[in-house]
Amino acid sequence: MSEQIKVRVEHLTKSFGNLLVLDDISFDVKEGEFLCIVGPTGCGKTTFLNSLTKLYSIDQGRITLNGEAINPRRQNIAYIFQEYSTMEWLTVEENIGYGLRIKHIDKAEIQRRVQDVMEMVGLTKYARFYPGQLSASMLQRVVIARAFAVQPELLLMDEPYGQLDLQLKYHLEDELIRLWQKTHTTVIFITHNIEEAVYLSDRILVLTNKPTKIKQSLSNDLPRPRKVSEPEFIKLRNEVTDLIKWW
Ligand SMILES: Nc1ncnc2c1ncn2[C@@H]1O[C@H](COP(=O)(O)OP(=O)(O)OP(=O)(O)O)[C@@H](O)[C@H]1O
Repeated sequence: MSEQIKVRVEHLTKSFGNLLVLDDISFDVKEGEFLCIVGPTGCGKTTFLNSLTKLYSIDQGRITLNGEAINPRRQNIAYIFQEYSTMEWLTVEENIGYGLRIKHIDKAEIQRRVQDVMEMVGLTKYARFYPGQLSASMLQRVVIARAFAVQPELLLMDEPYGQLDLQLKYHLEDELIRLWQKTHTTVIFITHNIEEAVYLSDRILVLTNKPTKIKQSLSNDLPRPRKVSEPEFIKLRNEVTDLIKWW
């Protein structure tokens, strides 16, 4: 991870009518950092992501990416949400190349990047398959491959594995970490799952209940690959859990 600031959130404030959701939130994300955000149900995690992506206008504050006001139309930002968002009428390779085609990237370059990323996630054999022919785990791989294919400046993930069974979730988390380590992408990952946050992150932001502030920022220097049964892992997991108990 570099020391350079990739994303800067300053005094972010957002309400819906009289309901103050995000209350003067400020933090930075460093280039190449894997930041997890955990918080109670309804505290505004999705509202925060929607503010980043400009789906929602914000009441006050400023969010920058590489020092410029964040703007998904001009900057290269990728998203992975809980719902599978593959396009049924396109093959696996067409799905993965979709984001590159809309950016009008050269055909040979698209092919190269799509091949590379399919190889990284083990999809090469399925290049010509359609989503309807794939298992849940394969579909998730298509989604993640498509996000990494655009070589995003910032990858936003909102509970992407919330609905999956545990074994598959562990598997996809390991795959995500491998891709992240290879590409040095900056990631903001939102989750309810404390263990998942400790497993994945370089740092964890714990949010309070509404009106939402940052309760604590914990850095996570546990060596990778991590083991959920190691004492240091359990210690950090308990530390985050204790912060949550006081809500
Ligand atoms: N478009 C909207 N209009 C009005 N209120 C909204 C809107 N979107 C969200 N809210 C309210 O803002 C608060 C935060 O919602 P948000 O979905 O961001 O929380 P969350 O932390 O992502 O929730 P969860 O943990 O359930 O995913 C909630 O009280 C919600 O009812």
